[in-house]
Amino acid sequence: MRRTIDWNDGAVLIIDQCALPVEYRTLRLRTVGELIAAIQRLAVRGAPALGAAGALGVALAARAHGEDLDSVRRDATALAGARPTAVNLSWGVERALGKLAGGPDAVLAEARTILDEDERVNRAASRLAADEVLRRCERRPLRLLTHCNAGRLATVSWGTALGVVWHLHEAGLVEQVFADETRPLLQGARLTAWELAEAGVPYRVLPDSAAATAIARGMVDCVVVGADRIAANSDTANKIGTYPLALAAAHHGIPFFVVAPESTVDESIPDGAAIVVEERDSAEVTSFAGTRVAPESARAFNPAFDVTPAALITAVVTEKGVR
Ligand SMILES: CSC[C@@H](O)[C@@H](O)C(=O)COP(=O)(O)O
Repeated sequence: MRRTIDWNDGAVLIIDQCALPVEYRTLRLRTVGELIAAIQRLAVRGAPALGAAGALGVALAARAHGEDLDSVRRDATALAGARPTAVNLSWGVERALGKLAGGPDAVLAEARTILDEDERVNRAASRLAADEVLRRCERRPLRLLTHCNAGRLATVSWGTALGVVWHLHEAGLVEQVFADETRPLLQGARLTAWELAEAGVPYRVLPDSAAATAIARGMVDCVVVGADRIAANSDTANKIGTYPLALAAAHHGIPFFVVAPESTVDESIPDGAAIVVEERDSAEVTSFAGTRVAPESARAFNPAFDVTPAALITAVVTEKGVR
């Protein structure tokens, strides 16, 4: 399957990201309920992929409910609320809902347009970001550090932060990518490492807690990450652990880049203080690979995202340019 998420014969088809890298399998989601469950357990994840999921979910709802538009809107509200931080999810839902008056076929056509646009805008944003990396980093070939997964699995295809790596790798300019493992759900160790291996890019996985040490030792030329929501002032929400990377990068004087499609920019909020950060189940922290590692009484603090202040970001790059 070339795309992470697609429409196939009346259903939403996804690569099951909970199974990777042990098993590559696809899932057919036939109802909005199945899609919401897949979003919440992160079988489909990453802000741009969630935008596509939101739009395709409205297409499912429109087909299921026909002329009962209130039921379609109820499903759309549930979809948009499935995860609160990535603005792309509600953006995709709203775009598809905007075509509701045209009937189910018009809604599906809009969802398909979003899928087609995704690769184009992410290629463009990551091309511009790669140029910015080359402008601001002297060393060749480059050693880049990334966090979570902002690759093709986080988008319909291609990727954002990893899209930068693909462009630079095509030009023979990547020495190595450091992939933070990304506690607690290991999107870096499981998904980014899988993508880098598939693409033949040299990489090392490191614990999130080793990233500042790698930067301090001069092993990293720049940090490149994706985003879940970018406020009007460019404060940026991304996977928990991004903010400490920005602090370490600033302290040691290396550039810190955020790469995202324009659909991740939320001009309606002035700054990061207004971003709602999803809190997830304690068990994700108190267990590891299904085995409890903390005492039964342990409760966890498990925010899924953090907010990096704009002052710590060298450049936020979208398909429209550097913000
Ligand atoms: C191009 S993806 C950008 C972000 O969505 C990504 O970095 C991220 O934080 C994903 O978090 P996740 O919880 O795995 O959905």
